[in-house]
Amino acid sequence: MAITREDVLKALEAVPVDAGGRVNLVASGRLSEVVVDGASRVMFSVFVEPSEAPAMEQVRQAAQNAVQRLPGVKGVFATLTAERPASAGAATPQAQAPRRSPPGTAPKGQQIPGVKHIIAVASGKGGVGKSTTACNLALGLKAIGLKVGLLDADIYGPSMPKLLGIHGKPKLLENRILEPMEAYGLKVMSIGFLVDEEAAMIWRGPMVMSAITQMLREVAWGDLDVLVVDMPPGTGDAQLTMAQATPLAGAIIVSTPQDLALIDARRGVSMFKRVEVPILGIVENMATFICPHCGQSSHIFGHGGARMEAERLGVPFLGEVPLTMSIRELSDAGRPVVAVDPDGPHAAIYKAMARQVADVLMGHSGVRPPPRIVIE
Ligand SMILES: Nc1ncnc2c1ncn2[C@@H]1O[C@H](COP(=O)(O)OP(=O)(O)OP(=O)(O)O)[C@@H](O)[C@H]1O
Repeated sequence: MAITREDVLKALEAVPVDAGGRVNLVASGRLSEVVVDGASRVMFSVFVEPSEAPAMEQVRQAAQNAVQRLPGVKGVFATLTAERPASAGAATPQAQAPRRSPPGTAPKGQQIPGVKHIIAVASGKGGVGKSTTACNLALGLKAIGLKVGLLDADIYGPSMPKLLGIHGKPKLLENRILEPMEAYGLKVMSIGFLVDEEAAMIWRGPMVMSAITQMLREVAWGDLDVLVVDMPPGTGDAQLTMAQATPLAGAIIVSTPQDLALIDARRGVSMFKRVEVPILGIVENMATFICPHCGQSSHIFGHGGARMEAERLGVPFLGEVPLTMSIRELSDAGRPVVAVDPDGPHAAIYKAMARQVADVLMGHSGVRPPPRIVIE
């Protein structure tokens, strides 16, 4: 029999949150929405004040075990979160009032040990090629000699497993730490490895944040020069909170040349400025269409708009990527162009972008050049 939300709430009513066992998790007002997906997997968060997190870990575990024991449950994803939305505790009438920091005042996320720089690749709207850019830019950074990780935080449409042709699940190491997957020399983590897309789509804001925080901090990234984060598209609350909670060294905005996309890109720039994250630059994607038959170029969506917008906003312009069949075909086949055609014209564009970004991050000196082989 399929598991229902009511079954889960009943099981959670048996989990106490205080030492005396007088208050249960459901009655405590600390429980988020409970989501049960079509594959009988259950997801929920437990709200805590940041200082309570170590003590409340026991409660999280007890809650997870209680739900896991229910017949028919195929998996449980229970997290602690310090982010309390306006609707928190919908399961209980006695929920406490939400506590949110006004934008720009929340503490910046803590650094991740071993990771030198974290950069976000973002877009004002979906479908502009943000993930394709993030993936090839990460490979470009690797090609210039850096140790690079890629975090797919696009929880509503994780695309890195497909773009990099990664199958399987990450290994769970000790203390609930996940081992990142590897592809083309990049360390990669994506929510797409852990849950199916449908489940992620129905997550509420705090669950999204909590999952992203886990992917950022509970993954054995090791020593990295740069961690590239593929952000969820848009400039809403979720993106703002993420930009605020992640210790970002800078952000890259991807746009297509259409006016509407550029208006959204401008919103992206101002969102990062609001949370004091420097803009490393704007990328114009799908700028020029190169005909696969005759090689002629046409500016289907206009041309040069992102460069002008970057100038207007006083932020760097990182380059333009043409709309080509080969980029799309290779991406769809899990063979990113920078990895499979490293000396081709498209890889050259992404590598030039990577160099500009690395120069800013490392102040022109920190980039290790690739080894030179001299034949005498
Ligand atoms: N320069 C390009 N030339 C041809 N196709 C491209 C190019 N850039 C991206 N694409 C294709 O456009 C589609 C959308 O790209 P991508 O998934 O990278 O966008 P996105 O902005 O991350 O989208 P979402 O908002 O859905 O996450 C994909 O099919 C991709 O292969």
